[in-house]
Amino acid sequence: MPAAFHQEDEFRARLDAGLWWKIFRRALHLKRYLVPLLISAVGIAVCDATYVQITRWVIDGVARDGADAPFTLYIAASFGLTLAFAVAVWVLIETAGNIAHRLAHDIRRDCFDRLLSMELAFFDTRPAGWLIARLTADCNRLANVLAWGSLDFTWGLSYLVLVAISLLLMNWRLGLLVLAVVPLLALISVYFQRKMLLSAREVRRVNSQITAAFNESIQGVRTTKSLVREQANLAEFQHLSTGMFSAAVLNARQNALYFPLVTTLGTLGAGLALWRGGYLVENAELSLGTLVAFINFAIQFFHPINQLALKLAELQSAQAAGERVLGLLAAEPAIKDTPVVLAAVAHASDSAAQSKFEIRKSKISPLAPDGLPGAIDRIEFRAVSFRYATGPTVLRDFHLRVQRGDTVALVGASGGGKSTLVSLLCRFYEPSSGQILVNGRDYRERPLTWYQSQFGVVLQTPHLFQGTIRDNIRYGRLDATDAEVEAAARLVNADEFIRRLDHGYDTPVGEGGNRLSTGQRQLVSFARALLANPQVFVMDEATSSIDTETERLIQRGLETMFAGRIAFVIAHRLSTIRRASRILVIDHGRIAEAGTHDELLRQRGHYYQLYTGQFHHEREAAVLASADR
Ligand SMILES: Nc1ncnc2c1ncn2[C@@H]1O[C@H](COP(=O)(O)OP(=O)(O)OP(=O)(O)O)[C@@H](O)[C@H]1O
Repeated sequence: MPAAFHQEDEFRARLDAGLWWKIFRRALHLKRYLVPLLISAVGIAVCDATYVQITRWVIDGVARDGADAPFTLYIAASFGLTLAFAVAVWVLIETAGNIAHRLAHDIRRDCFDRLLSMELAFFDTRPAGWLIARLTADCNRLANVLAWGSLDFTWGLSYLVLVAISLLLMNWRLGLLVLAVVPLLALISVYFQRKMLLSAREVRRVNSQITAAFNESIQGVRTTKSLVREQANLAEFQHLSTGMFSAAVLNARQNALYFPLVTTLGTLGAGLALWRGGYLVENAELSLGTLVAFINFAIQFFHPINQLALKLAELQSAQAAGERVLGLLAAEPAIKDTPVVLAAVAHASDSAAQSKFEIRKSKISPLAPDGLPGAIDRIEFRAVSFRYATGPTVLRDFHLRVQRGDTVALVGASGGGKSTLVSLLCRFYEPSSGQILVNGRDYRERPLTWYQSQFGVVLQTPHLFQGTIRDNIRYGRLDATDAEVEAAARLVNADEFIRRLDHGYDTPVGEGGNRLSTGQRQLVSFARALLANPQVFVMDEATSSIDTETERLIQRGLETMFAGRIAFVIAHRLSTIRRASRILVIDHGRIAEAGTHDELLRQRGHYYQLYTGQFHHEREAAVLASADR
């Protein structure tokens, strides 16, 4: 795994405003929620500042008028303010939650959409776990930072501004004195919030390593004991545990230092206000209520500054997630339609041709979306060479020509390049040099979606999705009726075993199809492939042993599937190989031998050795079975 994929949580010291603006722009269409959110954040700041002013007003009123002070008015004002505060908090939580969820949903959907459009090579270089983390943790994190961050920033800034204005308006000299502690407070807050965030993250990181170590040790306890690795495991664990201890202690120490420091600074501001303000009150230059307001504001200053510093640290720490998500959203598929193909499709869509093309309809469309014939009669590999992004050349100067009706069996030693060949054929990858021609035209000059929709691919361990057998077959063509689903199953001989199951076609297949045997899964995937009525079949035969009954069903199913189509089979079974119109022995990315079963046996070359070695037992079993009959 490339090292870059491990650096999930690096803390960016510099805030990239451009990046955050790009992400924030994605939230702009949520104006319906964003505007009330920002208004309510400002509203709460106004309420906070007004509370202090009301207290001032009450104190001055009582000092001036005594029992004649308008207490009903004070109570009404306090009550009104509390009500306004409650409404603002409600709007704020409602809208921030809404924005966070909607944003996460939008970003996740766009990322997933982008992922699906990427070619296989993209997935070769990015581990599945890494991609899943982008779609889950990163998307949620960005959405939360944006929604709650906008809220806290707006509140913090508005409150700070309101307090500063109030102080300066009440008494600008005293105001300036109290405000003098703000820069120091801000510096300390920014410094500590960063440090605390980093140490808290370290605690989480080591904690997850400890959980993984517990899990591994408990699951692998037999191996540990049999290899007498207890002491070594304990030493490794001790190391992790010490790491966690140090990080946790550091975090606690930072917390212990930060909060007394900022509250002391707040109190220092209040002290300054009291010292100068008390003197002014004594000289009747300042009312008692104003002095109390000064003290209250000075003590509360810490909250918005703390919030702003915290959100700043969170933005910095989420920046890496932002870069990764934006990077994913900006990724361009390497395999896609060229402008020429797009123009041809656009041109054809103006004519009647387009209306005749519909992906996965049961009949082959006479015309493809680019206006060219929709039937695939001939496929040719012309001087194809290929290498993956990493590693040596896998296919070298490969030539092959197949016609409709041909069944090509690919055999050969592991790593020879059989799967690579069919991946190129399906255009999951494109040749590094040379061409693959469809009816004589480079397949890169034909629409990608149309081309791939003409393929039915059955993998060695076919993947079935959670759901019933019927759902899984219908996945081949979503608009197929029940009758069509069952007809496809009958054609490939899957119907027989399906009907024997407790709930027939409505039997759930379990996660990944684990309630069915490999052979049964293959039969279901044959039916699924056949339902889509592809023109080219690609199949990787299961290597695991399949009972003779299922084997018989599969062979008959294959005959139906391959009739009148082009078929490529990475063949492991003798019966398939014998039936193939051509057998290719692939060795080190080249065709070592080609011919029919009998021709190749006569040559006494690679195939002969393979046959007498790998297929020997199978042949003997077949002979014995026929002798028994
Ligand atoms: N995604 C990939 N990235 C890099 N190299 C790959 C990739 N897939 C296959 N290879 C390499 O390409 C070579 C051919 O592999 P391929 O899977 O095509 O052989 P194969 O004949 O199908 O083997 P098997 O019968 O074991 O499936 C091997 O050396 C393999 O390591």
